[in-house]
Amino acid sequence: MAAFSYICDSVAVITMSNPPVNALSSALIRAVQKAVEEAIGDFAVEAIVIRGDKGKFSAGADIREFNRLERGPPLVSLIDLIEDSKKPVVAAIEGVALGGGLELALGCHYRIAHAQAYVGLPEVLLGLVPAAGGALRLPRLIGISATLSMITTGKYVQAREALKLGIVDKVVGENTVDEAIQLAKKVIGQPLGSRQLSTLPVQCPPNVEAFLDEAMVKVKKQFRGAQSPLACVEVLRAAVQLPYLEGKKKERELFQFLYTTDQTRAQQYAFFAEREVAKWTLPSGASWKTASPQPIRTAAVIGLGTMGRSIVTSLAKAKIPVIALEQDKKQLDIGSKAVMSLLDREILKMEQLGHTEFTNSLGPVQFTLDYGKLRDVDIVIEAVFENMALKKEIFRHLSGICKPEAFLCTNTSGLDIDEMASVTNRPQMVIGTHFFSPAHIMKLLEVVHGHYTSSTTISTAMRLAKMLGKVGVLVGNCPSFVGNRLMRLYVEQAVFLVEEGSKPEEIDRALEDFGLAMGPFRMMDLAGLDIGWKARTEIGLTGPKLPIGTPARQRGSKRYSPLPDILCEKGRFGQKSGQGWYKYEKSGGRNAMPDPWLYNFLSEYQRIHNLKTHYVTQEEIIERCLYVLINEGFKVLEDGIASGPEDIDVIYNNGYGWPKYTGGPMYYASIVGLPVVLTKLEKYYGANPDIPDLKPSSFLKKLVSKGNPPLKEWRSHLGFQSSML
Ligand SMILES: CCCCCC/C=C/CC(=O)SCCNC(=O)CCNC(=O)[C@H](O)C(C)(C)COP(=O)(O)OP(=O)(O)OC[C@H]1O[C@@H](n2cnc3c(N)ncnc32)[C@H](O)[C@@H]1OP(=O)(O)O
Repeated sequence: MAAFSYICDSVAVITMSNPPVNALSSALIRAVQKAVEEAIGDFAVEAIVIRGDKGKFSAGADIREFNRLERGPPLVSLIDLIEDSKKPVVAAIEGVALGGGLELALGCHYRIAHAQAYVGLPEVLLGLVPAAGGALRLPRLIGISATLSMITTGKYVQAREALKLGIVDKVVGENTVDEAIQLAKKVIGQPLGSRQLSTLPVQCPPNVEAFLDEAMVKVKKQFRGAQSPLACVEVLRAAVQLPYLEGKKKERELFQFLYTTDQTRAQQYAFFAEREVAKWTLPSGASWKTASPQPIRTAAVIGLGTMGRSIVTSLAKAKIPVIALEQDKKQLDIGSKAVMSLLDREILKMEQLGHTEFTNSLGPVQFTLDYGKLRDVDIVIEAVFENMALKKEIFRHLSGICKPEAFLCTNTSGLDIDEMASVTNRPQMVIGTHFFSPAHIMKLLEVVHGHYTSSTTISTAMRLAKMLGKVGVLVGNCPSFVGNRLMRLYVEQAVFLVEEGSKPEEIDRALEDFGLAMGPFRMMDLAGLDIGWKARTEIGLTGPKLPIGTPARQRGSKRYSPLPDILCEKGRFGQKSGQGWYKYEKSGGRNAMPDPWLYNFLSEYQRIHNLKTHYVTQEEIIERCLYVLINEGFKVLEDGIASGPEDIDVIYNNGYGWPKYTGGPMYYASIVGLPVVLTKLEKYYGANPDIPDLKPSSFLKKLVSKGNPPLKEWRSHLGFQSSML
């Protein structure tokens, strides 16, 4: 790990090197500081270029060192040294310049970026604010409004957009370092005053105070419960109101405050958990290290319903040529129009960001009714509706048509992968790829490993996730897999609470205040109540297959709520029909309004079923809904369906709108304390013995009996398990 230099003509080139992403560790910062000091003091040097080794400028501060950061690394003084240099300093940005990496580049007098490079200040995603001058220099360069958008979202900005915004001075297609050297030579001797960003005035919109007040309100709403986006607005206020040096103090104060919070620890955990889950290992010993993913040059998608359309869009966005197949001309026409409109929207979005080349870089999409066209594709993703018989028919068909090396994936949210694999001539090449809606936006891909699935197939599906810009999480094959298995119990608990006297909007508010993107009732209305109704009808929980004489509120020995079924029988399917748990301004409306009809209906329902209602507190709502989900998470670990708590957390953070600043459900449980979770579950199970899902799992009990070990040790307590992975 070193910053080494060479001199090219009179330009010193300093290379930051700390593989794999040149994170600014204390050692690297010291080394760069030494190299910059040497270059400044060397008479033979007239200008300096700073670059990163192996095509990456820098991914910012070394997050692994954060628990040692209390003293603060000398990054701020290094950046000041660079900015104060009388010799021009040029940043040659390849790959990424993120966080402290971009802050360092902002200290340089000029910035040249490769066209494929990204820049950003993603500290907020780690529960922090930029604190090495980034939030003070950037608004002096690109203005308050653009800075606000970058630092409160942490978004990565591609080089061309960065050029448009004014973050970089030039974008080049190749030889970034050579170009930087040429630029450095050209500006030798020119005055640097206007290039020292800390000395410039902040570019403010008129009435900047009102602008910031409004921004604070918006950010509070958008990132409900998260502290760091609010601190980002505060730091910008300091940039506007205070001279640079005082602003710097405020920046540091806010950073140091955030640095001690549970939220930043949770977000750092979530960051590493996402990287951890990519490193899958099977009990057989096969792993991400040993398995070789096969190339995915072409793909096919079967079915152009809601999921199929967005999967096609996702593949095209990843530049993978895709063939989209439907069963009849009418469906094909509807589906192809929908895909083209999704792609148009994506193109528009990208063009607004300055990526004029984006249209040409989409993977080509071909629409067909002809299975024969699928003969040569590398991977097929079946995305028809959830019907096992239909899926099996398709898999049988694919078996006979696709080349022997083609992988066959099913986009199912919970059906048995093995049953589908069993009808093919290549069960080892069949795998579940559970996309989340809308698939071209949502980051999660649950990769479902069947009994026969080979490690090559797993690693190819995990690579597909990465190619699509998603986080792939490997899970075992069980009904509903991991995400939906936990979600079902959470939703069921919410419905029980309505039977017991709470209102949908009270439950939604409590869980949204906790931080979930959407409460369970708004979520059901959005997804469509009829989907669950159909599934329950098919398995005989309701409808004509339900044995006569089954008690309305009981299935087997378990409590059952027929409320969602009754709503469907009354045509209340949610947003699509303009009524569900809420009412909407029209069919397809999105504005959920409490519905007096529902209150009357619930009172009548409670009377008919002789239900005793009680005042349900916010605490009970949160504990019952979340702890039942967490309890199932422990069962999933016990059953070997997920290999560790990190997998469950990554699934929830990326697929279910769980607030990342609590780390995910399992991390949250570890912070609350497992003994507390256990005691509460015991209490709620005691009061509701007909809800066995509230009965604490044996793995939770075991962990408590072992003294509540930290989350990273949970795996070691699993002991012998019948792993499904
Ligand atoms: C009081 C004042 C003090 C001021 C102090 C200054 C503070 C500055 C704050 C910061 O800079 S916070 C850091 C901001 N940067 C980020 O958040 C970047 C995070 N990284 C990424 O987005 C991605 O990793 C990437 C850089 C875009 C690369 O993505 P890719 O998909 O190619 O690879 P990954 O699997 O994500 O990462 C590879 C490898 O690198 C590790 N890593 C990435 N970034 C960092 C980092 N900043 N610090 C340490 N390690 C990092 C990652 O964990 C992977 O490691 P593994 O062991 O191979 O799993």
